[in-house]
Amino acid sequence: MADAIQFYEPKERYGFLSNFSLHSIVIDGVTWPTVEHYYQSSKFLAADIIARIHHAATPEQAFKVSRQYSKQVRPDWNNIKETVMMRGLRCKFHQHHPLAHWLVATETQPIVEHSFSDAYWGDGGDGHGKNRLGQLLMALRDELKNKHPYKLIRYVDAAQLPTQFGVFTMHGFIQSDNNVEHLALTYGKLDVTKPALIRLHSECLTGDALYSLRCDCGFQLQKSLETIVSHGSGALLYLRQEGRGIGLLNKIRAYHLQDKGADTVEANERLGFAADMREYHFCEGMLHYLEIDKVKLMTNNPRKVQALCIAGINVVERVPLQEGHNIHNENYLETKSRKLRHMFSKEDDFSLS
Ligand SMILES: Nc1nc(O)c(N)c(N[C@@H]2O[C@H](COP(=O)(O)O)[C@@H](O)[C@H]2O)n1
Ligand SMILES: [Zn+2]
Repeated sequence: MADAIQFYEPKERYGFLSNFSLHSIVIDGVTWPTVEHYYQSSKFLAADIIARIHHAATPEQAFKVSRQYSKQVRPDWNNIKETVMMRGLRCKFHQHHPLAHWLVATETQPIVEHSFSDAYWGDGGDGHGKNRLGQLLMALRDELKNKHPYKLIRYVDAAQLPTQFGVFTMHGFIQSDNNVEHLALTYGKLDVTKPALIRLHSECLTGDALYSLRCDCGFQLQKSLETIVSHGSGALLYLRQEGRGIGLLNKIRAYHLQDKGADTVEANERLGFAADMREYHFCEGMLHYLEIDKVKLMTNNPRKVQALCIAGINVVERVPLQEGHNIHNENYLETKSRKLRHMFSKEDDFSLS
């Protein structure tokens, strides 16, 4: 098969697909170090054998211990092993969101466990094997890809992004309903038990990259990255929503109208757009990938707070982000406050509880 994904060793590119990958799973309240520990233990009924495999130091050890008791495998094992395997896989990919998104990102590529020693779960090395593990993984992929939130975005790839503030990891996504590319920059180790410090930053080329004083975006971007680094961890979702969703060239048209006296809302409306055309539903998919479900959100924009609440994200705190006010953007910011309800003072704030 030309474009098949072949996996075997956990350390290889698609190693996350291996049952030996170091991703623990919880099943019926019991934590298993890997799927392999769970699968091998499930072959037996004797508690002492199960315990020996459960506490094996590595998945390789779990496999070896299991082989020592091959004569004591439960008599119905062949009838239940596929159900056991699928249960272990479902737990692994549901309990480790990035793995599920990586699996869905393989799209329609065939998945093959390239194992010379296993012609049942693997391909037997030369393709004569049944590849049942690959088949189950493809079946699980089909289950996930049509489910929320996997339908919202497609994870593409990630890379290191050294910046003047610190080294971030840059994660690339494609929004499923319009093919727009978006980024998430993460810093440090996100503790899933605590609210993550995050920023939803809408792309503003003029502010973010051209040092514009007409708005506060570039100042907010810098402050957000600095704050995340000094906090020790966090995420900035960089959303390709230039011009409050109308695009760069229409933003220039809007600026031209503002040069002639319109405010930022009037300008959008004279061009035939709503005051704010942005959507945020896909952010749920990005945050799901990052395993973030409760946040301290750096923003002055009530619509961003509302969007995350609608997406089921627990916004435990709004962190004001009032940066870069100057004579060139004071009318713009005043209009955002008056017409778009941006919160620039403590009185504007509201209880999120
Ligand atoms: N349409 C439009 N008209 C203007 O006058 C603008 N300054 C912008 N800027 C865009 O607004 C977004 C940032 O606003 P928030 O603070 O996130 O609400 C960003 O998309 C800029 O390009 N747009
Ligand atoms: Zn801007």
